[in-house]
Amino acid sequence: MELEAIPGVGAKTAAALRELDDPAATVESGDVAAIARAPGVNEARAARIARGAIRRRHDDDGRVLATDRARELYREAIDLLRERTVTDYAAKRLETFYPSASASRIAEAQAFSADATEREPDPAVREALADCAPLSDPPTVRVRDRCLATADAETLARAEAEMPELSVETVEDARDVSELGRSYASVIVLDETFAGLDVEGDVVVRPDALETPSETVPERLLAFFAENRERLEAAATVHEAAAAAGDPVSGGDPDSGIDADAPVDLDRLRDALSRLDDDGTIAGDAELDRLTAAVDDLDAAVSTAASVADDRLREAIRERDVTIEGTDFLSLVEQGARVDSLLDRELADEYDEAVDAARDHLADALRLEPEEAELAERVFGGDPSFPVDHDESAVSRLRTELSAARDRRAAKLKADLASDLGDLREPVEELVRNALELDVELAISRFARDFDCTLPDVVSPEEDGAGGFRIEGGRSPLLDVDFADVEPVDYVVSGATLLSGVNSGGKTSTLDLVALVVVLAQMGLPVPAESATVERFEEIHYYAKSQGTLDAGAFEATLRDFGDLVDGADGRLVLVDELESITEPGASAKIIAGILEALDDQDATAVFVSHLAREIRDAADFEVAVDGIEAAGLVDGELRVNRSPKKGHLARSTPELIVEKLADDRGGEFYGDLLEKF
Ligand SMILES: Nc1ncnc2c1ncn2[C@@H]1O[C@H](COP(=O)(O)OP(=O)(O)OP(=O)(O)O)[C@@H](O)[C@H]1O
Repeated sequence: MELEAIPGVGAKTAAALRELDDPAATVESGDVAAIARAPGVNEARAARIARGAIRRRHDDDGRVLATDRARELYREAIDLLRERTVTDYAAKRLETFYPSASASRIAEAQAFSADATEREPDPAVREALADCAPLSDPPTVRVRDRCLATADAETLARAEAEMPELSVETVEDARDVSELGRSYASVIVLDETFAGLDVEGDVVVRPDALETPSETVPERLLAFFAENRERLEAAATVHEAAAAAGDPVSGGDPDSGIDADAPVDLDRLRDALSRLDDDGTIAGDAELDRLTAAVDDLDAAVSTAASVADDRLREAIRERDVTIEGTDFLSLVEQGARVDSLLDRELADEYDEAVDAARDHLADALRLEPEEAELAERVFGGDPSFPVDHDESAVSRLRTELSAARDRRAAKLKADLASDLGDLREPVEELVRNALELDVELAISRFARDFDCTLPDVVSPEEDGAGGFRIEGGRSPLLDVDFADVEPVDYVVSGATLLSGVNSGGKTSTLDLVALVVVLAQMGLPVPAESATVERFEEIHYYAKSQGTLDAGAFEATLRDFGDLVDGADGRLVLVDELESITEPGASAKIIAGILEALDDQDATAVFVSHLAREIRDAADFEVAVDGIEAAGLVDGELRVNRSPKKGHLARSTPELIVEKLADDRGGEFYGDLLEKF
């Protein structure tokens, strides 16, 4: 796939996307987190790219949201869903849902929603999701004791690109390789031509080393798993919690075992993670811990062991009477001999015991194995001295031996663990992605449950005859009252209609409800209604109430907007709130009548909220449909409203209702005459 063919992807973004492992498949997958791994692509941008790929797949280049208010309602719908996510991923991923005019896109999203709403939101799953996040790539680890070697310039360039963790050295012959063997703990030669090479040290010829990164640089895998430990554990817990709640992540068979539907063996994953330290080194291996501690504590242990010997010897000397003949004494003094040699002569046994104590201490303190202890013995036991001397070169040999054993052990454990983790590398991507996608599904499910939603029928007017919308029991979650107190609204419109009604009767709220239901329906999401059927509109034009009379210039601009709007209006939904306020009432009525007429001619669906319904009807040259939100009357000075617009009914206005009430209550000519004027 040409990445640039995706709407919104230019050459620069395409270049960034090409850095991904499988750019086309990743972009198509809609996996926002995976797309966001491309350099310089954040999650919001990734969501736009994923949306672009969806549009392209469905050949869907239309823009359904045609006005600011329509776009605002879309944002409000998205926000209602986003509030129900736990992870940032799901919040971003929801942005890939957009109102579409493509039947296949709507069907695809509806299929997703249908499965999602089957899900039972479970508190344990929600809790586990809190620590879930997309996997991230750790910074490159530098491995300094291993190098790659090659004689070939091309292989060199490839090795440098593919194994940034290792130094890549140029070699010409066996001598060069052998030299490298002295500077690095291990050398991997990449050229076949060196096969059979016999040089000292840990040098291997492995022409396939670049193809097997988990063997060549196990550190890479280990760093990846160490970096992502918490996310992996959280994703594993999500799978378990979901399965335990009887609603497994990938919809598998809930009876087939707790982690039956996880793409990895979760126990194996946890076991592997427990063998890994946060810095990507090996954890929990007693032998490695022993060797590491032995190297680290060596100097301190030698010095304590020497003190142990000194104490012993001091004690022994203190308790002994040393008799020395005058001639011996004289000869000692004449030879300039040190008192130390007395130790040899007079205290040989005590000295040996002290040295043994030092050796024992050293072996115990460092928990040395028998062969290592043999080396350690050489640290003490040279010429007698007080304080007891130690042999620095023996310490150094012991250190070299212990370090080498430690490194061998670590390398083996790393290789073993990397080989275990290697099999898990791909499946854990799925493990985490499934957990995060579950959050998207649960957000939709919660939304549907919180607002008593249903999946609407989105129909094509050509196939299904009547266009427009039918909403039954619609309850807007956008009202300024608690959702529990929202009264259900039934409303059906086909063609262009006026919506009249008392002040604060719910006209604007009805327009909002219609817009929200249509936007959600065309996003392929459930809508807050008992049932709904909506035409698959090409465009939604929603105009909010304007703030007062416009000056001549603004009025002209608005009129031009409507001129464009009525041009080719077929397939459009037009919702307009009190357009009359843009100019003086007489002119407004004529203008609205004209716009309605043009829209009606073209089979657009339109609802114009207006207090001038009567005047507009009078000004129109055609039979304008008028619906009304009726007040059942005034009760204790408060309007009682039937929120569902009544078809073909011009609702009485609030002033009319009040005059009527006064005429009833007080009687008299004045109120009666006034009432007649309505
Ligand atoms: N379906 C409903 N259920 C409960 N309350 C509602 C409903 N519809 C509207 N309301 C309440 O009525 C108030 C007024 O609604 P709205 O602004 O839609 O009326 P309006 O007819 O457009 O008023 P105006 O003629 O003054 O523009 C809302 O703020 C809300 O509190």
